[in-house]
Formats: sequence, structure tokens, C-alpha cells
Amino acid sequence: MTKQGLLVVISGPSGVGKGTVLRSFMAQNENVRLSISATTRSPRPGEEDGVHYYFLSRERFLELAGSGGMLEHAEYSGNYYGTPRDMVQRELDAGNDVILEIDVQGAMQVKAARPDALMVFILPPSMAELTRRLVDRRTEDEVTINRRLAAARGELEQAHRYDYAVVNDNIEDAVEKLAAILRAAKCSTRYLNDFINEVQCL
Ligand SMILES: Nc1nc2c(ncn2[C@@H]2O[C@H](COP(=O)(O)OP(=O)(O)O)[C@@H](O)[C@H]2O)c(=O)[nH]1
Ligand SMILES: Nc1ncnc2c1ncn2[C@@H]1O[C@H](COP(=O)(O)OP(=O)(O)O)[C@@H](O)[C@H]1O
Repeated sequence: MTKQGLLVVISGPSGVGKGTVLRSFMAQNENVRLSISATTRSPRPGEEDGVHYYFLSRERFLELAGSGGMLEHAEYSGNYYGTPRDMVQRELDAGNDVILEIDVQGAMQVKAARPDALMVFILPPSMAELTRRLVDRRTEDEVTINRRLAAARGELEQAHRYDYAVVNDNIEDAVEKLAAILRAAKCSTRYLNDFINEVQCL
């Protein structure tokens, strides 16, 4: 039997650099898969259906969620977001680690349903820098940016519910810290049963 991959949840306020850090992390690490979420928000320029997100109508989203097709789902800043179940389980069973880049509400659902999930929170160096990144990205209008900054304060208060925090000051450093956390997690005694069956600590 192939050993199961690690389920990794990554959260952090909008604009902190989750996408940027994960793109670089994925390019440097094999046997890791990024779950593609479903969302009802509109695609940004350059975003492709089935690559960055599955862009669904509200009706289709609710249908999928209602039929148990999602591991978790939540409403964030006026839109629905959720993790389709199928790919996550398939990749874990194949022995690949799976990263869910999801908001705090969804993360807490995963933590309850899958206590084995490794929970990582990405922090900004400061609120001023977070604001600067969100504004400079130029993908949202002022109202949306303000909404996301308001949400950020609530999200940061939940960071203590995660196993690890990574400050995204410098991208390369953040990628390296994330890799170290995954390596350490594979040696964690919380996976002791798996560990006895199969040496996970490389
Ligand atoms: N619960 C949940 N949140 C998600 C999912 N996919 C993305 N999100 C979160 O939704 C929020 C908004 O995502 P997005 O609109 O892409 O904006 P961005 O994070 O600023 O690039 C972020 O906190 C994401 O982590 C998902 O499948 N489930
Ligand atoms: N360590 C960093 N230093 C400076 N700018 C960064 C850093 N990480 C990300 N950024 C920039 O901040 C903006 C938001 O990053 P993004 O990855 O889209 O965030 P998120 O996915 O968390 O919403 C982007 O313009 C990105 O280029």
C-alpha cells in the first residue's frame, strides 16, 4: 500500500502573498499538488477555468456543495469558495501531499473533519505592507480592497488556531520555511501510527 500524502491547509489574509509563495514552492517541490477550488467570483484577467479555479454559477456551486461534493466551503467577501472532494482524496491516496489554499472558515471545517491536516498560516510583515501589496496588485477596486482588509483583521486573530505561522517578508525565505515545516511534519509524532507502518521521516 502506498503511504498517504500529507493534507496541508494554508490560509492568510488576501494580498499576503499565498499565491506567489505557493507558485514558487510548487516549482521547487515534487509530489505536492495544489487543490483547485471552485468559486462563484469572476475570473481576473489571465485566470483560466480549471487551472486557477473552477468558476461556477451560484446555482451550480450550491448544487455541488449540497450533494456532498465538497470537503469544505465558505462564503468570503460576497462569493462562495469550496474544495472539490475528488481530487484531494485521489492525490492523497496516490501518496502526494495536497495543499488547500483556503480561508479561515473553510480551514476550520477541514481541521474538524480531518484532524491529521497540517495547518499553516501566512502572516504579512505588517498591516501597512499588507495594504500596499493588495493595492499594488491592482486586481480589485477600492471597495473590494477595503472589504478584504476588514476581513484580514478578523483572520489574523485566528492565526493561533493553526500549527505554524510563516511571515512572508521575503518570498524565497517564506518558501524555504514552508518546505521545512512540511519536512518536520513528516517526522511529527502525531502521525505515529502511520510512522510505524511506513517510515515517513525522510
Ligand atoms: N473556504 C475556502 N476558501 C477559499 C477556497 N479557495 C480560495 N479561498 C480563499 O478565498 C479568499 C479569496 O480568494 P481570491 O478571491 O482568489 O483572492 P486572493 O486570495 O486575494 O487572491 C482567500 O482567503 C482564499 O484563500 C476554497 O476552496 N475554500
Ligand atoms: N514577499 C513579498 N514581498 C513583496 N511583494 C510580495 C511578496 N509576496 C507577494 N507579493 C506581492 O503581493 C501581491 C499579492 O500577492 P498574492 O500572491 O496575489 O497574494 P494572495 O494570494 O495571498 O492574495 C502580489 O502583487 C505579489 O506580487
